[in-house]
Amino acid sequence: MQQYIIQIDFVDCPGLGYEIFKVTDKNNINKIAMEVIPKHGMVIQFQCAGEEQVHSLVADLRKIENITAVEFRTQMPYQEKEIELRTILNSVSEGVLAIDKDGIISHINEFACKLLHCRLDKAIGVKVEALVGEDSPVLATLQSGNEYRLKEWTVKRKGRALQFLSSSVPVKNDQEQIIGAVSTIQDFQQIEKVILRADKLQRLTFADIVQQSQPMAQLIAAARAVARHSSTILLRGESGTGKELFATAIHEASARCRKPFIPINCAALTETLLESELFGYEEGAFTGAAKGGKKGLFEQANGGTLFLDEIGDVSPRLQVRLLRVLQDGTVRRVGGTKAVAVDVRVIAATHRNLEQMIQSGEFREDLYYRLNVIPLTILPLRERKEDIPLLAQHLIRKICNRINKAEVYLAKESVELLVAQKWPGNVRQLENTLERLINLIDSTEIRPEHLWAWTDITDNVAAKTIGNISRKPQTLQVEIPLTGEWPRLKDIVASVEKEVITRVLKKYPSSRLAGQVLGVSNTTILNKIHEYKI
Ligand SMILES: Nc1ncnc2c1ncn2[C@@H]1O[C@H](COP(=O)(O)OP(=O)(O)OP(=O)(O)O)[C@@H](O)[C@H]1O
Repeated sequence: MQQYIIQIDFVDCPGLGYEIFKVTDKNNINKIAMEVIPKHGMVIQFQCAGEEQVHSLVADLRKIENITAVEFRTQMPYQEKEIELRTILNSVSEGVLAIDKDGIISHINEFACKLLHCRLDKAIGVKVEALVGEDSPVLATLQSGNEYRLKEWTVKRKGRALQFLSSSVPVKNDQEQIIGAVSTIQDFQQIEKVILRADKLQRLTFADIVQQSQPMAQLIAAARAVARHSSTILLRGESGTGKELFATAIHEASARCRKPFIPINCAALTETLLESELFGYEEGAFTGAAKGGKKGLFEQANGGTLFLDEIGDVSPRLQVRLLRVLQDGTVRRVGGTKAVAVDVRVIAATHRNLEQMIQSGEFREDLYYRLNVIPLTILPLRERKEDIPLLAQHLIRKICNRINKAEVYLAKESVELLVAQKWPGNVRQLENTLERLINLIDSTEIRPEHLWAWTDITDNVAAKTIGNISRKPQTLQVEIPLTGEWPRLKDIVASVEKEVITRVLKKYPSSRLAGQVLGVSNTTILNKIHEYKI
């Protein structure tokens, strides 16, 4: 028996399926698989005795009215989709592992197979615990629904302990039910590459720090003055105020500017990873340690600057190790005994209250004094509102350049609205807000109604400062008839839902836009339109 696949294209009409099956039965073929291409055709995989029988089948099918073509194929559509998906997964330079709702591995790419020392055909269809043990982040995500970012994960394989960083997200259906989980897996060496790549990014200078306020002008002057020397600097300020920008500018204005500037976020890595990144390790220091050992960032930054972001998040044990480097200018690799001299300027940064952390015993006082040689504090954006107009237009230009869009401008009232906000996430939040707006609006001017619609900008703040801008309605009133019995809660919720969606659709007459406004998918809006006959 030979196997064949044919694709039957047709103009959809009632009874056509029946006609096709009559012909396939008449020709006595053995169907193996079938796929419908909605409104367009059907693909059948079958077995039969030989060529003659196939030609008779095709000839009979072609005689059926409304069938426009019958062609042979080499694969079923689902097989082509599988190949496409596999190619996408294998083009990623990280391991990818996906499981279904029962914890069975549904997809795994070649990279993950390499990292986990397994074969693709042996992994697919297997329970994830059987391959990587019970405590994988992907299984934890499936069970808890929580996302994980860069979680440290050790897998025991063939008597060896393999160490990875893994991030995972749940896969949810339209009803928000968890139907699986996907994980990405990285190893130590990859992380190192990412860190080193950061050093090659475009360096920013003091000229890139946009400001109009007196306190910022003074701070820049002070930072310029201290940049020339090698003293340790402690940058203080809330998240997103520009600490890293200052650190880069200081390095660029220093005599060390031709040597490396290496930033590292101490809060983003686990204690052991941070230790091996900062201090390096000797060969055989731990399972998974690279052959020949590895230089730490202190050694790599020799002659340059190491930016230790989120220094307040460093563990007590690593605080001791950092203190030693700052005191005697030498580092000792993990698993090593030799002290290596390094010439590195340290710029540390934190948004945390280190003085309070000293009181509570979380931060070492001696390390604090070593770091706090030159303290520079960046004020939160809400305390230097004069900076906002110029900064906002600067950020708009930067974003438009990056996404290749003609520069957009802020209407005067929009500037006033931006100035009136508290910006707890500071410049980064302002930048993200503007980026979202620039992506969503078509107009060349950002007007207040765009800010109302697409941002978290609040009415009450604006109301105090601006009197003449039309505001969002404060309340939504829905009439629920109360004649006798209470309606069912489900019906009350449905009335509110219908009213809200109707109103939003009036202002944003597309299911995609309405979905974005209400934070649901396009499909949810379409289903609701259908359900409530809006
Ligand atoms: N005065 C400024 N002029 C221009 N851009 C700025 C200014 N301040 C901050 N930015 C931009 O805002 C963003 C956030 O800044 P940065 O990452 O330096 O903040 P941070 O204080 O280090 O944040 P975190 O504490 O969260 O690490 C960056 O894109 C930065 O370039």
